[in-house]
Amino acid sequence: MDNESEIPILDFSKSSGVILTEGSEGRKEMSKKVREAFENHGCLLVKCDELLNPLREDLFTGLKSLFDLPEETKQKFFSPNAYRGYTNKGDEVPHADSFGIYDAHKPDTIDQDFVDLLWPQGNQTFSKALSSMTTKVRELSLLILKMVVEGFGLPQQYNSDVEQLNSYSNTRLTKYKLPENNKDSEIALAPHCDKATLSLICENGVQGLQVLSKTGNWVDVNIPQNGFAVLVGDMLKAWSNGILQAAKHRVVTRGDKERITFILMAVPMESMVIKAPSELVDDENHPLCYRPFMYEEYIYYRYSTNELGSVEKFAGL
Ligand SMILES: O=C(O)CCC(=O)C(=O)O
Ligand SMILES: [Fe+2]
Repeated sequence: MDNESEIPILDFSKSSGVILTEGSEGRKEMSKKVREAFENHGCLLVKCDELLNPLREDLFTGLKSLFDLPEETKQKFFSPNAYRGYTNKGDEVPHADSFGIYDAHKPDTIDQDFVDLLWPQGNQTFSKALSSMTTKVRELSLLILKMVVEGFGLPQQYNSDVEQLNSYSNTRLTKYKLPENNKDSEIALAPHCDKATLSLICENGVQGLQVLSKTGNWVDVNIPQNGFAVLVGDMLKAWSNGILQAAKHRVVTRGDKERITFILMAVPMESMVIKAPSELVDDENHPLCYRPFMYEEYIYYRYSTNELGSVEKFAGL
């Protein structure tokens, strides 16, 4: 693999000795690395304590039993809302079973709206693991977004922008099917960029995620066991005036072990106006790439057009 395609790994774990408290030298240096990784690759890998056992084990054991439930039980988690509910035959993900959940950081919501529906006798271990994981990953996502502000050397006032970019979280739990009929590999999820702000992905040890490098090669993403792949989505790209890249990615399945993933997508609040900081716009090197727009308008555009609703078409200048 050429160096250019190598995805940076940043170690946020306490055992690495790095101190990431606000104002520390360690944080300043790491923030620069975050910005550079997002500018050059649209993604990075992060090692962190959020995924230490027993949380990781409880989460993936619970996910395995979730996907092993009978089909008719899983279908009880139906929702008319986009990205919510159970699907086993989505147009976008034909080779996977997937659950989309809003607000999975709230233990009561998780129990009432999701876990108790599937396990009438309850499943406390799983529901606790899911809500603590979502809570921790939401915090991690905000930390990374604040590091973007710092990495650009922007004034602290922009922390409120990134808080708005991180207003909601959609959790997606996915199990990919094995390649069909003796095929060595299969594209289980077609190439795309995520539409929201940031996606944080962890997996059950079975790899499959690939990102497209600048040189046009698909690069395997080896997500560390105690870590996440972090991908820039269209909204963060637009907010950064196109300086940060949105990672184009896909999922390829191989072998005989099923890939299970937990993904948290950070989503802006509907009323947020996505507008690049003036510090990131200059006529010579970085002319304004997108007109300012309200996130809600963009969502409306996406669902009212049959196209995939690219932000370029919607707001590109
Ligand atoms: O499962 C993965 O590794 C990535 C899934 C993904 O890209 C998505 O759900 O948008
Ligand atoms: Fe994605």
